[in-house]
Amino acid sequence: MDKLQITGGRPLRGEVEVSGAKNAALPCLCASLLTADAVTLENVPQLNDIGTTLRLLRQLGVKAERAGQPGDRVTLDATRVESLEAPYELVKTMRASILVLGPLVARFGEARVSLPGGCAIGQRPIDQHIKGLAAMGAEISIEHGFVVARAKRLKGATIRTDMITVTGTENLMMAAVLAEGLTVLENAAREPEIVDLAELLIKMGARISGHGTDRIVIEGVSRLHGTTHRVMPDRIEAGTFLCAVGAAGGEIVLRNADPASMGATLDKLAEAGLAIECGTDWVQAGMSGRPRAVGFRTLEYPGFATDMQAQLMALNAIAEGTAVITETIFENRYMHVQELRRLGADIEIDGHTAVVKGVAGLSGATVMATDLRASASLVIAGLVADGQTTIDRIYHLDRGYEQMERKLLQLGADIRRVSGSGGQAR
Ligand SMILES: CC(=O)N[C@H]1[C@@H](OP(=O)(O)OP(=O)(O)OC[C@H]2O[C@@H](n3ccc(=O)[nH]c3=O)[C@H](O)[C@@H]2O)O[C@H](CO)[C@@H](O)[C@@H]1O
Ligand SMILES: C=C(OP(=O)(O)O)C(=O)O
Repeated sequence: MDKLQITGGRPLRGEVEVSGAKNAALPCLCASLLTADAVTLENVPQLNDIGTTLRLLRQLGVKAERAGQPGDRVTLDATRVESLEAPYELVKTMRASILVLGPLVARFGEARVSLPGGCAIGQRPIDQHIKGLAAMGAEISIEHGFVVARAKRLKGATIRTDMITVTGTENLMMAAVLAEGLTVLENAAREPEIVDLAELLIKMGARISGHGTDRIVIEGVSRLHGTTHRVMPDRIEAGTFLCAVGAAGGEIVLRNADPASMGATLDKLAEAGLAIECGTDWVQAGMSGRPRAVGFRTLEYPGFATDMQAQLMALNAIAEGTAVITETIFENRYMHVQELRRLGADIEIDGHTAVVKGVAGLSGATVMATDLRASASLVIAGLVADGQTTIDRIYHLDRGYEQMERKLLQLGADIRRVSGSGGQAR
């Protein structure tokens, strides 16, 4: 298993390219199942989760090829789908595999997807995906660990989910585009990645309005066609680099960014003392001295993203003052706290709330990554900590960050990947 070794204390300076968004690319890849024509996606990041999705789609019979420089273009051809089953081996490594459920049942009338189960950050049930498909006329059963959905043709329906769910909204939107009649998704998620997916579907011939609001209206069509779509920039990766410069100091410019989708993060970082300037596709951020502590609650978009909670906590760990953080989306998303404490952070947890008393400095140690954003918070802490920090189990990081250590090296960090097999830097 690979590890990261970081020697902290260097400010970050320079420019870095933001990659395409993991959480937009995943549903867009699955949307290719909705048509027999070729769909080409650009700005697809090279991540383990993308590799897993491509493996899953190929297993279903989709032809998927990467091209372009640096391989960020993926062409998908779902003319000959031979299997309607997403197996446990793939679903267990990536919960987003559930996103094939809606497209498969909509186009082929049947899907079998292994139940994803819980993960480190929470239980993460899929009851709302199931409830929505059932409202559209699908017969749903749980058989041998699989959710099985069958419907000759889905029928439009008005669906109000019990809570706001991102992949739930995406699954139901993809199901509804080929359903008969009108579907209204009430209490829909408003995340920018939903808008990105809706824009792809519209280019494929879908009739969708209201995406980006909590009421999405979809008029089903009988077939969709191929298209080309550029995946939006990753707002969470971009926010992670901003937290890194906020903690380590220095000045960086993010290229190929989408600041319009980053409002809550940019506001909080400005409150913490970063000097931030934005254009349409770039963000410049500088920090000198210690950041100020900033409290926040995680919320659905346009609130502060749960996927940024761990990274802003790492910044708070070395800030001046005390920050109160409340996680409202997932019940167990504080796994990074005990590892940050190993680096000297002063953090107390009480239920969903974390109280972070900023300390003047952290000290390097060996820590373990427990999930994707927890890993990113440890990288940020390692960039500030005195001496060497070794982060174990960074396969979590590789799920969602494209070449993070190369990008940080480019910004002047002292960081290297050590491969599990023999201690070689890569
Ligand atoms: C691939 C992807 O896009 N992942 C993102 C997506 O995950 P994901 O779509 O899985 O997260 P949801 O928005 O569905 O989850 C929100 C909350 O609703 C609950 N819930 C959800 C569905 C359901 O059927 N029943 C239910 O109880 C979840 O357990 C959670 O507590 O949104 C999360 C919240 O912004 C992000 O952290 C993830 O990075
Ligand atoms: C939780 C995340 O992803 P996933 O939903 O794929 O687990 C994330 O991107 O932070």
